[in-house]
Amino acid sequence: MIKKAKVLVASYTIPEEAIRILRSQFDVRVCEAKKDAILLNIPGVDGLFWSSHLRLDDEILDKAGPQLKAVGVMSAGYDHINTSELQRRGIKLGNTPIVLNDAVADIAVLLCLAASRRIVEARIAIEESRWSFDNGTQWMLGQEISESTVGIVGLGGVGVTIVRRLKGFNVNRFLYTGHGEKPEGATIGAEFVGLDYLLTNSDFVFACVPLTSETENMFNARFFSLMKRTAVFVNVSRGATVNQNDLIAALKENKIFAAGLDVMTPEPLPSDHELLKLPNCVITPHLGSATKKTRENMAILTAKNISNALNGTLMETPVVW
Ligand SMILES: O=C(O)[C@H](O)CO
Repeated sequence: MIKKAKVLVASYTIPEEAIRILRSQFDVRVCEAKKDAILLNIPGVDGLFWSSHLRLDDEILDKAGPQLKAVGVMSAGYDHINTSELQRRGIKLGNTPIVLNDAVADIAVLLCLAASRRIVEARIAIEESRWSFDNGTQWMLGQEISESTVGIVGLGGVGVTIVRRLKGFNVNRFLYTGHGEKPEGATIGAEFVGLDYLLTNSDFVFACVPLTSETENMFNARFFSLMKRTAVFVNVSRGATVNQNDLIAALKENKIFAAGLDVMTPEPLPSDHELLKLPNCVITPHLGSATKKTRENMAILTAKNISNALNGTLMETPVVW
């Protein structure tokens, strides 16, 4: 009898279809997405389904053993994975880009609108009985997307999808910056510019870069000081791309108009965190890809990546191969 390869799914909340794909070929074990449980269940597995933002460290890889050949992360970002260590150990890695572009772009647009139109602040004003006709015509004024300039830092799949969505908002100019001009920039009518030009000219700045040693802390005091005082900053990438103290200072001193954040440091954010006290900051708890459809597609893609690698073929969306 041929022994089936073993796969550990480190989460109890993976959509059934993904588990079904794995179970149809492999010996599947499921455990809690906690380090203790993972360390207990990982010895001897050939494939690993990693759905949390928990760091996949050397202790876990050592405990797995040398037969571990494939890791599928159920996220587009893989900053919590040491890719060179996986490469060194001959372990293949796949992630889940593309399938989440729509959902993450939706959250980006939602945050942009909520921050620019002061939705959370306005709702709190109602609850605190501060909505009064005495407020006059200049109360709770926001910024408009119509005829604005939108700047995208990092024109990947999410950035492109944000631009496509905002086309319906009568935006005047789309700018983007990054390592170089991209063919999709021309397709969507976005102009490639330098970072400083983008910051000084944009009314809305979207952070869509992956977290790397190059992008860590890139949204800092200098960055915010170049933005317009009326501009809105939206982050759907990773919290660590932002120097959060600098952002808090910029929001407090009204150096920028507002921020909309789906990602921050730390996550989960403590309920008494300073960011939550800022009236001009709208926060969602890392919900970018959190729709039923997208999470299901991400889980299925992760299962297929693991299955492909264990069957000796290229993952659908490989990072290390
Ligand atoms: O990297 C990802 O997949 C997103 O941040 C999840 O929401």
